[in-house]
Amino acid sequence: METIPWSRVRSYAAGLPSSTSSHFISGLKRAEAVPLAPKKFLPAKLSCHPKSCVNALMGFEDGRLSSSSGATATTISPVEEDSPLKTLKYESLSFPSSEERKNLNENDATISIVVVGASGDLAKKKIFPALFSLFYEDCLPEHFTIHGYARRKMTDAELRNMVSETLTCRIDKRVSRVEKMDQFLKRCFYHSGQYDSMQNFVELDRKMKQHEGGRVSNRLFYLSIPPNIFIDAVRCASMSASSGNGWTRVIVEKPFGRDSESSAALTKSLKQYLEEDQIFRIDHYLGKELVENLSVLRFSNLIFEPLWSRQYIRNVQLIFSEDFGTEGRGGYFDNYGIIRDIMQNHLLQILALFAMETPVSLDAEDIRNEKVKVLRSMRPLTLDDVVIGQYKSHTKGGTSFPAYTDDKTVPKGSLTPTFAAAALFIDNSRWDGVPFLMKAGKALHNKR
Ligand SMILES: NC(=O)C1=CN([C@@H]2O[C@H](COP(=O)(O)OP(=O)(O)OC[C@H]3O[C@@H](n4cnc5c(N)ncnc54)[C@H](OP(=O)(O)O)[C@@H]3O)[C@@H](O)[C@H]2O)C=CC1
Ligand SMILES: O=C1O[C@H](COP(=O)(O)O)[C@@H](O)[C@H](O)[C@H]1O
Repeated sequence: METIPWSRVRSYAAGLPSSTSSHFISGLKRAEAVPLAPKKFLPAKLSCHPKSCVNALMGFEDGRLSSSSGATATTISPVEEDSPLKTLKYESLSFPSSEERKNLNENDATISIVVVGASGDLAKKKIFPALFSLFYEDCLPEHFTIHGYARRKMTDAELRNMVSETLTCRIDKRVSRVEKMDQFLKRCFYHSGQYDSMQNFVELDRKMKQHEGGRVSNRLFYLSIPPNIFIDAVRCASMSASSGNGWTRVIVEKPFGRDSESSAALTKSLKQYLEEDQIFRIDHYLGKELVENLSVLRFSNLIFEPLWSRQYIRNVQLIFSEDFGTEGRGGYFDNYGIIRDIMQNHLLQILALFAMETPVSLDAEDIRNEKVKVLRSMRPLTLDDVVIGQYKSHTKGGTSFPAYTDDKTVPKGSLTPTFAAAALFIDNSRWDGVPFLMKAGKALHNKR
């Protein structure tokens, strides 16, 4: 077991997300913008209100397309039968003339959402259901399509089938959703391809163009894949499938690298292809109701503020407990382990939110600044403060449950931790001497 040097913790803190709701829109954060190249796509401004966040991300204001989203426009060439990469690349980087812009009706813009890694766990459990919820609430634009992309071979019908099996509406569980679901599924398509194949992304681009039908086309790539393939996917998406006349944005999941160095390298590589304000880093725990309520509870109730300190709190426990194992996610999980999968991002975010001082305002930047101060006051972890483990097989009520290494997607003999517990300390006047106990584990006895 290695210790987590302070530098790693700090590195992630630099990209701490802001808080909003729902998986799809939560925790969107931009780090400092470094203008490396002329802006090709200008994003809309983010606000903390959940609905505004959806709208901002999608380039909308009050549900309508906003010209302030900065979507640039150009004439759209008809769907090319054999468009070479060169042409597409030129097209995606070219600026439209003002005359060309006038010819396009921006209110008629379309959004193409590409779920990269659509065959995976996150896509099934969170992204498609979250997109459906947005559709259900009329938060998606009139013209939108969703394109699943992954290596696994699947037809559109198979993707729709997969999505429909896991589609739960989080908005209102009582109402009949069948009609809405059908409408939604008709907008979902699948394209099989490699993450590092320009040609496969050119084909995806061609398909998207068919659906975009000559409108201003905004494109959103949701990277629901292991971090080690982020760069390949971003390179191909940006060079072969970015929008030629609207904005192109990328949502990046945690963990953002393995450590401080790889996180910095990842940012550097992404910026070869994207402006900082095209990159949206996400931590879905910040969108959980309980976590959102934490700040409201604390800062809206004068009663709590004086009690929120070492004088009245003996310890703080942050517990993540899942009652199921990796279940085929070894391809991702085994490279990262529970500390990088859960503790360094989800639990650390909650800890920072819990322990921070009152921010100047509830704006994302002000909250982030306070969180960073907490992280900078944290004592580096030592081995003595950490326990790790890995789940074994067991039988309960006649049913047997596999060990971590029984999962076919986990390498034989893997020592990757699936459980970790750590005692963390914040050396400042408010929390001096109060242990923050973090525990995270998969395949434990209960879920909480
Ligand atoms: N699962 C969850 O609840 C959450 C996950 N996340 C994050 O989302 C990302 C994806 O997670 P998740 O969906 O669980 O992961 P999965 O293991 O399910 O992987 C997603 C897809 O990526 C492809 N893939 C997996 N391993 C590799 C590999 N080694 N090389 C190339 N492609 C691979 C597979 O598609 P194919 O083989 O078809 O190409 C797979 O379906 C991670 O960064 C994770 O941290 C964040 C929050 C929650
Ligand atoms: O980020 C992740 O979170 C999920 C758990 O999310 P929850 O919202 O269902 O609590 C976890 O299963 C997964 O390993 C991890 O990557």
